[in-house]
Amino acid sequence: MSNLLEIAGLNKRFGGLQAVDRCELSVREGSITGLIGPNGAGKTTLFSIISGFTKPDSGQIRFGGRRIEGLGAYEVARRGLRRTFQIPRELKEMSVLENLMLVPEGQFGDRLLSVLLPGARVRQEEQVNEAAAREVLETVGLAEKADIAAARLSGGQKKLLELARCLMSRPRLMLLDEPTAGVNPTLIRHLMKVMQKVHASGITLLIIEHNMNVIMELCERVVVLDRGHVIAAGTPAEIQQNKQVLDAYLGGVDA
Ligand SMILES: Nc1ncnc2c1ncn2[C@@H]1O[C@H](COP(=O)(O)OP(=O)(O)OP(=O)(O)O)[C@@H](O)[C@H]1O
Repeated sequence: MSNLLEIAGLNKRFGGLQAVDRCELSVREGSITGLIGPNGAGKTTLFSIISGFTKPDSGQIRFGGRRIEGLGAYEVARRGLRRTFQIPRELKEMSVLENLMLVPEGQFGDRLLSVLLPGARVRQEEQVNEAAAREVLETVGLAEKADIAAARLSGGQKKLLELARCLMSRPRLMLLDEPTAGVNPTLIRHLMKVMQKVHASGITLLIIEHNMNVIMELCERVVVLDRGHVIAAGTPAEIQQNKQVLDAYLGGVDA
C-alpha cells in the first residue's frame, strides 16, 4: 500500500516553545491511523499545519505525492484533505441539513455568474446538494435531526455533525481531532461504527484520540507524538508495550 500522506522534517515554533519538532510521519492510503501522545504533545498543531490552517516554519508535506506545505486551508481541502475540530464548529441557528448544504464549494448558486444563469440550473444544483446532504446524514445516523437547529443537538450529536460536514466533500483523507472526546459510551460505539463505515467507503483516516479503547479497536497503525517529535510508530499491540511511550505518558503525570 502506498503512502497517501508523507511528512518530513516538519517544525513549528511558538515563541520559546518547539510545538512540532523534526516531525516525520506517514499515513498509508486506505488505512485508519491513530495519532496519540500526552497533552500538549503537538497533535492538534500538526493537524492545523497539515490542513493548511497554520504555516510550518520548515519541512515538507506530501499529499498524494504532491507538496502541500504552505498552501492555504481552502486549497488543501480542494485537493481532498479535510479536518474536523476538537470543538465542533456548527452554525448554530441553521438546521442540521443547512449546515451540510453549505459545505460544497464552487456551486453555481454561490457565484456572481449565477445571476446571469437561468434559475433552474441553480435550483437543480441545490436539489443534488440536498440529496447528497441527506445521504451523509443517513450515513452518520442524523437523518431524523435534519430539520432541527444545530444548536439543539447534544454534544455527541454535534461531533457527528462535525464529521458529517467533513464527509460532505468526499475527501480522500480525513483528519479527525478527538472525535469521541466528551461523548457518552453509547454514542462512542455509534461514532466508531460511523468511522468504520466511512473508512469502508474508501476514505483514509488519521485520528487524534485519547481513548485507547477506540485506538486499539479502530487503528491498524498508531503514531506517538511527544514534545512535537514522533517517538514511536507501530501496531496498537506494539505501541502498548513500548517503554518509551509509557515513559512519555508517565512523564506527564505529577507525582
Ligand atoms: N497558537 C499558539 N500559540 C502559542 N502556543 C501554542 C499555540 N497553539 C498551540 N500552542 C502550544 O503548543 C503545544 C502543543 O499544543 P497542541 O494543542 O498542538 O497539543 P495537543 O497534543 O493537541 O494537546 P491536547 O492533547 O491537550 O489537545 C502546547 O504547549 C500549546 O500550549
